[in-house]
Amino acid sequence: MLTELLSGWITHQRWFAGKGRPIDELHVESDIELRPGLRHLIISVRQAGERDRYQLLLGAEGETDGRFSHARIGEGYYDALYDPDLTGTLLEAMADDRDLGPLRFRHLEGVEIDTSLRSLVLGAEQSNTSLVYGETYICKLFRRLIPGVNPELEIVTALARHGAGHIAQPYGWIETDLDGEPTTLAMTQEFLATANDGWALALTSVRDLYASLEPSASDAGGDFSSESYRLGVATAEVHRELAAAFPTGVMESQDVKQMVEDQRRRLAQAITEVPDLVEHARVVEDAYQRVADVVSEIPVQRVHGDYHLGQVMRTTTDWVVLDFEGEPGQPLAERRALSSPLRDVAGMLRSFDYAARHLLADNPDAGSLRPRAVEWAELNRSSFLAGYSAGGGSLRAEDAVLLRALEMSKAVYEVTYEARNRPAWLPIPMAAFQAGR
Ligand SMILES: Nc1ncnc2c1ncn2[C@@H]1O[C@H](COP(=O)(O)OP(=O)(O)O)[C@@H](O)[C@H]1O
Ligand SMILES: O=P(O)(O)O[C@H]1O[C@H](CO)[C@@H](O[C@H]2O[C@H](CO)[C@@H](O)[C@H](O)[C@H]2O)[C@H](O)[C@H]1O
Repeated sequence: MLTELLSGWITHQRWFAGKGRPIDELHVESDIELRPGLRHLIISVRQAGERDRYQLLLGAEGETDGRFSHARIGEGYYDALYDPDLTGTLLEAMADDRDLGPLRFRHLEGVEIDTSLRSLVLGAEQSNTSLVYGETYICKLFRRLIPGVNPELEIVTALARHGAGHIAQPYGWIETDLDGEPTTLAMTQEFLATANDGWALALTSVRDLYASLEPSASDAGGDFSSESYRLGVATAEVHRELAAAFPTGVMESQDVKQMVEDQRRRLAQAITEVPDLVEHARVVEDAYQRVADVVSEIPVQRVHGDYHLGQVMRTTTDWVVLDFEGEPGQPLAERRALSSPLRDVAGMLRSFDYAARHLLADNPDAGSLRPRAVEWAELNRSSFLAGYSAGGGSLRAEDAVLLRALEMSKAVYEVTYEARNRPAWLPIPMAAFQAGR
């Protein structure tokens, strides 16, 4: 039976969020034929009293001669995202604005979609699955479905309508209604075929510095600081465009205090998950208390929300920002809430620290290289901030208190993220709390 096959298969998928817990019940909530041999399924999975929904494209093995054995779900079925003969249907349906049962396929007004392109599943699959069509489009299918419009789609379509730069052009999306709310199932954007992601570029620079005999980070071959500066400029421009495309506001003193309370609660929660964090609680608390004491108002707007070097790509001409989805795992309302743009600035500052330190983790020369790591991080952090100011980003002297607290808050988030996902990397955010990093 299909539901039994799916129960056995889903627990082995990287994007399945409920690993390690038995499935109490799985049923197919929606089953729509997109074309002969291709069905779109939304399945509901109940585990320990909680329910999650996932989507998949189901192919019928029929005449496929075992070509999709690597994507097999079970007797008679496979994951059709791996079948380029079938995935063209998604592009065609978006290009035609088709309604197929409860599924709505849409494209952005004024764009043309080339429906002849064939797809490949992008290797870097994580919590979602992306298809790259030719070298032109990337279509990201959200695997675990959260009712509501995905913030990434909401933001890039609004920015594109305002003619903003620094984003990958959106082309189309797929949606349906879940719990009465329009819900994004997938979105298609320009694929930046020749771009490199910021994390990879930064690591190349850090490696060059470690290998170099030059005495300082700015003299070594792979200096990254001019890129950090340009990234700062681009970040300020994206913030300005977000402020123009969405409402803005001011967080008043009462709400600032509430925000500080929320951060304290998050810290306490993180300590229950990672008890070693308690050693640094004082430092974090002090940073939060300073905000409560001296910050009375904070300008707020829509922001990226999970800004780091892996979310920015360098094309031949400039930096492009991806993945405006906020922190994964946070409720949608929180990810869409107005916030200080300094939150993104703090996220990127943390990322420079990550890039500098992560190569030290299993390096026998770590001790002697640490000062170079600190130097690299400081140089690139300050270049980024200089670029952010030069690009028109607001960075007043009094913002230092808020920026410090936001960096501490991000590091607390990273501690739980690493403990859950990559325990070997836990020392990286832990180092953020030490004086004289
Ligand atoms: N528009 C794009 N052009 C080229 N590569 C992209 C694009 N969007 C995403 N990628 C690649 O896919 C990776 C993961 O994308 P992302 O949207 O961050 O997925 P996730 O939400 O699963 O983290 C990125 O680091 C980048 O390498
Ligand atoms: O990219 P995602 O939206 O999935 O973000 C999550 O995963 C990130 C790691 O891939 C994580 O980022 C942390 O590690 C990065 C290096 O891999 C580093 O550049 C970031 O500064 C650091 O926060 C991110 O926090 C998490 O939400």
